[in-house]
Amino acid sequence: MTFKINIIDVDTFEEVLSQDGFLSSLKENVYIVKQMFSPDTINFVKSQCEQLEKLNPASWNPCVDHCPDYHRKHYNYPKAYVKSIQHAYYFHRWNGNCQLFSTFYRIFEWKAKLAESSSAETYLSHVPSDGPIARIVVHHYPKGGGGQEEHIDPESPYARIQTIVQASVPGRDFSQGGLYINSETTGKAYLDGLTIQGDLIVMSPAIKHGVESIHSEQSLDWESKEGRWIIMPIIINSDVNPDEYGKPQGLGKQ
Ligand SMILES: O=C(O)CCC(=O)C(=O)O
Ligand SMILES: [Fe+2]
Repeated sequence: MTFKINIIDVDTFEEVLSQDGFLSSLKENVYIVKQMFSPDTINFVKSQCEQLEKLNPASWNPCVDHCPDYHRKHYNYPKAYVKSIQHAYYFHRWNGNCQLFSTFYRIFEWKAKLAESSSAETYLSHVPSDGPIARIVVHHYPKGGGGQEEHIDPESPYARIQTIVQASVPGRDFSQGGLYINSETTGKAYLDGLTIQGDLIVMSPAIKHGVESIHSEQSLDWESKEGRWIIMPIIINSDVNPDEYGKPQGLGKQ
């Protein structure tokens, strides 16, 4: 399998997304949608993370009605579906986050369109007991080993595309490690170097991918905000009614 990495502007991407062959194109194509989000938007999201961290200790919460926003440090937790070293932040619209979710509305619209059943508004207004919900996840992979095991993610009607917003400045915030896709025939292709802050990476969840250790030679400092940051607007099933689409699968390589 060889991949074509398409660098594309948002209006052209929207045309591509509307074409019949789009979903099958994802087997061999990755899209980097240039400059979808401004530095102000990225800084706004990071400030929301800072605020969440300042006001709440790290925790984990099941995705049920009234689930709070929370943040959590992952350190190769043995029971994790996919092992990672990262500080992750989880936001839900029902916690007064209308502005945050409207910032990423276009991405939710694309996902809803590909699901063919509902509008973005349906997912955005859902609470867990209604069905799949919208969530905004932010990952910070600190220097000194931040990363994620190679894995594939489940495909479902509401997760036909994986959408990863580049929230760091590659080359300035980190220069070693980062997101790659992998296949037996071509080996790893690294994507961060093709992006600048505010770009959006769109690809199939079924492509093998991982985040190679960020500056593994340095010592890990959770307090430092350097390293790699990404924002993922996602639609997931809640923990109220498990779906049949499965869980992410770690492939045992880091
Ligand atoms: O950090 C990234 O770029 C990818 C994250 C990812 O693949 C995931 O959380 O499933
Ligand atoms: Fe993934």
